[in-house]
Amino acid sequence: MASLITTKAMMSHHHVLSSTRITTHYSDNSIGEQQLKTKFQVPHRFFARRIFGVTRAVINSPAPSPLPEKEKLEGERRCHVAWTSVQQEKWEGELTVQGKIPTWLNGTYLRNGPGLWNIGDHDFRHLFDGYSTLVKLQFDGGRIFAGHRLLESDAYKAAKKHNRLCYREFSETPKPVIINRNFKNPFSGIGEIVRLFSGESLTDNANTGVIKLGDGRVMCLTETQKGSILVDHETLETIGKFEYDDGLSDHMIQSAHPIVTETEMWTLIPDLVKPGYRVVRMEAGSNKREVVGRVRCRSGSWGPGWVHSFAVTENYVVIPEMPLRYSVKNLLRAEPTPLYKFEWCPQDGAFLHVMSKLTGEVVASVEVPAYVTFHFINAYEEDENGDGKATVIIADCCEHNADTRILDMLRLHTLRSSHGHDVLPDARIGRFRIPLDGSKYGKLETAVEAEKHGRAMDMCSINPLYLGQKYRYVYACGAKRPCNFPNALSKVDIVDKKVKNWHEHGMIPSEPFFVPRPGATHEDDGVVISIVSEENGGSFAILLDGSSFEEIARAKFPYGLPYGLHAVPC
Ligand SMILES: CC1=C(/C=C/C(C)=C/C=C/C(C)=C/C=C/C=C(C)/C=C/C=O)C(C)(C)CCC1
Ligand SMILES: [Fe+2]
Repeated sequence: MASLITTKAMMSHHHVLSSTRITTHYSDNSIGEQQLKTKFQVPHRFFARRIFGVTRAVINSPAPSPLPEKEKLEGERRCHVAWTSVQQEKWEGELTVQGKIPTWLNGTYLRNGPGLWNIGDHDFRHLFDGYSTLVKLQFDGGRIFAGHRLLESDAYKAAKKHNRLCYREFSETPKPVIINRNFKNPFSGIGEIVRLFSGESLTDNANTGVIKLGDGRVMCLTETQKGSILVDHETLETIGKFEYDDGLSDHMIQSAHPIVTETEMWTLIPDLVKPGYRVVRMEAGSNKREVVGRVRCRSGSWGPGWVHSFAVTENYVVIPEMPLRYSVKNLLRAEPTPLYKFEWCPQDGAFLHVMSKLTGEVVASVEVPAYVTFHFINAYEEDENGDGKATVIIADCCEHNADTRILDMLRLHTLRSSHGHDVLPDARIGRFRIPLDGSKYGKLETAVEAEKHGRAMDMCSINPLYLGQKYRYVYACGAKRPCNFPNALSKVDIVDKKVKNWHEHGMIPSEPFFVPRPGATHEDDGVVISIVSEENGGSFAILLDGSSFEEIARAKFPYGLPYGLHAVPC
């Protein structure tokens, strides 16, 4: 049994796991000594299945060697590995573990994210443009077998074949290529409006989310519907497109973060023509989404609000209508605007809608203060009268203080050139209160003083067993200022308003992903997994104890991995 000490003072330093490495922890709370419990080994819902025998021989494929300086693209030279493209398409091998992986942790952690930001001599502009790169950590009896592989989307295959950008990415539009005087390439010029609205020129580069459906299929996602791609979570091979069998694919856009349980999947399909959202549900094992209901946008703006994610409670779906809205003129523009495909319309109001999962009826639609969020954390129903009837919905999100600058901060040039400068705009945990009594207005408050997590807050996870339920702990990327990007991992106790942070100088950790221990009776009994990109060009997987938030193990990759977005246990 391991025992880890929680730091009591802000900015205290002590050695963890290795005498040669100093880990800085800063924490503003004083929970005291925590015991790491590893004695129960009950199979876990997600991580119970052993993925392969420990006797399997693993031959590490050669690690990517750094490119010769002259071959490096100007844009990437000397920048942090978090913003540097992966140097080869795939790698697989065993990692050496420092510390101890809990014996109950078996199965695959799979992370998706952009990982290649150049093609031919063209450097991409924005973090979200990069080609999807999957990273796996296969936990097996205390060992970690790891790897990465680029997703074989049509966009990536076409780019490789033609050595140029062929589809519209988040901020990039393919340039017209004049093949001869009378013939232009099919992705440019006249007819582009038709191709855009038919979705033909849009990317299928599924670089954002990854989900495991109730029937075991693993799907990578982006916000275009055609960017729904099945993968093999063990080999990381691309299996093929997820073919929806429901006639809803005409709508082109979807939320990048469906909510998945063992029995069903919920997602939102924005309607760009009659501004609104379809709320759809798909049974596990099916490819057919049924429309449960439709929400009309409240604002008079042309486009619906951007919907990267949303939230559910036990009985309701919470649908955000942000003032950051899809803009048809910006969708059609070849050159990116300051807000890319979107526009900021606070004058038209900000709203949240609540739909009954059972009937599809919109039971609440409230105006709230302006907000900017990409990631909802969780939501739940509150019964203030104690009669078993929900009176209020609480919905928490990573909220960027209604400031759209975060989008531009994530431009690669900015990320690469501002390392060490304190230029990251502030963010917080935004808590919405949505009354279910027909009131016109909802509230938006700061759940926990943002200073406690360095005024950064995004890339969140919770104990998945608390989805849609009253909950206490949020794991997310916070910051140790000065920084230009979230550079810490934070555990936020939203009940006691306390925060524990993990930070090491020069490191950029990805989403802290919480995995509950089988048989746990406490919400924070489990581990937190993240992959850290190092300032010196390396990278490692890190495991923190979910309760004490102390490091319990790390395992170094033989090369540097760029920043990645979201993960799933398989
Ligand atoms: C390709 C097109 C689109 C794609 C949209 C995509 C790929 C959106 C991805 C959004 C992501 C990854 C958001 C993540 C946010 C993370 C944050 C704010 C982290 C902050 C750290 O502090 C559309 C725009 C849908 C339309 C046309 C084409
Ligand atoms: Fe996301």
